[in-house]
Amino acid sequence: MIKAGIVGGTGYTGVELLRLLAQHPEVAVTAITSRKEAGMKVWEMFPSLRGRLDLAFSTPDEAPLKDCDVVFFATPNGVAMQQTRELLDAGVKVIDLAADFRIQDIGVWSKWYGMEHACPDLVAEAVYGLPEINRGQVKGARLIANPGCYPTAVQLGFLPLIEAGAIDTNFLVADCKSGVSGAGRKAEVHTLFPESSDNFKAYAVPGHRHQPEIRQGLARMAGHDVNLTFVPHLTPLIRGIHATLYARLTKEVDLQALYENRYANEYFVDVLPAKGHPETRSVRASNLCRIAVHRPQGGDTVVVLSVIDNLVKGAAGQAVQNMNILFGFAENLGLTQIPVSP
Ligand SMILES: NC(=O)C1=CN([C@@H]2O[C@H](COP(=O)(O)OP(=O)(O)OC[C@H]3O[C@@H](n4cnc5c(N)ncnc54)[C@H](OP(=O)(O)O)[C@@H]3O)[C@@H](O)[C@H]2O)C=CC1
Ligand SMILES: CC(=O)N[C@@H](CCC(=O)OP(=O)(O)O)C(=O)O
Repeated sequence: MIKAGIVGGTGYTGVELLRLLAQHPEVAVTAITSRKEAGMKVWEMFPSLRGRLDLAFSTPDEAPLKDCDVVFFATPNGVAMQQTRELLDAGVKVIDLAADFRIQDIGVWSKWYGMEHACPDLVAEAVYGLPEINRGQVKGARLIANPGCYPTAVQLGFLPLIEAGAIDTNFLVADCKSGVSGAGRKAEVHTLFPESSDNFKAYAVPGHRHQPEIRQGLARMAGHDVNLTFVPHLTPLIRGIHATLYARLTKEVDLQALYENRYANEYFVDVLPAKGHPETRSVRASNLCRIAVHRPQGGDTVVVLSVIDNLVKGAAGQAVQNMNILFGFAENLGLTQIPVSP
């Protein structure tokens, strides 16, 4: 058994971590923080966990984080970078669900996140935790930058095409839709029920902070810089991301075989049969990414459909997948849930 701590246990990704870790046979959650709800039992806030976790929230200062084997940060951007060094020095592995360690270029990070970075040396050390691309590096890491939700769906969708050198990487389009839980649990007008239900809109078209993260990942796959247009939309779902990706083919390939072969050994990526249309409902509450690849009218445009649950493969589930790799557990341990449908 390993001991796990969660900083930011009252947010949507925090409670999703709790749901997954409470079912994990090799993990005991021993520390969970909230500044606002310190002292409250976890089940009082999240009744779904009653009987599964007899722990109360503590303030970050009082929680026994240094006694843990691994600490997850499920906090707003800029929090993990203040506390990670101390934990690493105490021998604790750190998995950050926020973006503090995702972007290697500190100038780019500061521009998009609007703050100075507290520890650029740790950014250089951090491993971007998208196991389908770099599980070998994850294995030996102390510090994992857990990818963003949109970046997970988009990178897994483009990966086979870019690795095969089959598309023009100067013109990539990612048209993405997210459920409202992607915005977190904090109160904001645009996520109120009357604002976000029965409504659909794009946002951040001039620029979104996930664009540089996705671009960095796609450039690593390609071995050179790429051009990407990324347009996120808010859709009246609670959970789920649907990414529709467009690219121009530059050589003849059997697209279906390319995707099936690339993901043949990936437990968490399911390539649908030809002509498939994955639904967000088909991955709900699971760590799966389901993908379909199309070539409409036999033209030179390839269309990839990639769906995930933003709170699971897009956040907490991927974090647990990374934890499993870090500690030498089977990669799918505690992550074999069948999606909830309807
Ligand atoms: N929601 C999603 O789909 C995804 C989210 N992420 C990222 O994961 C992180 C968490 O997201 P989410 O769960 O949605 O966020 P929430 O807003 O729902 O929750 C944030 C949590 O962090 C705690 N917190 C806030 N400020 C601080 C602080 N300064 N120090 C310590 N704890 C703090 C809050 O509790 P309290 O204030 O009581 O301490 C709360 O528990 C974010 O960085 C987000 O960008 C990544 C992928 C997907
Ligand atoms: C619907 C919605 O608002 N989604 C969030 C992205 C999700 C998130 O929390 O961002 P990270 O993955 O970088 O942590 C947004 O667009 O800001």
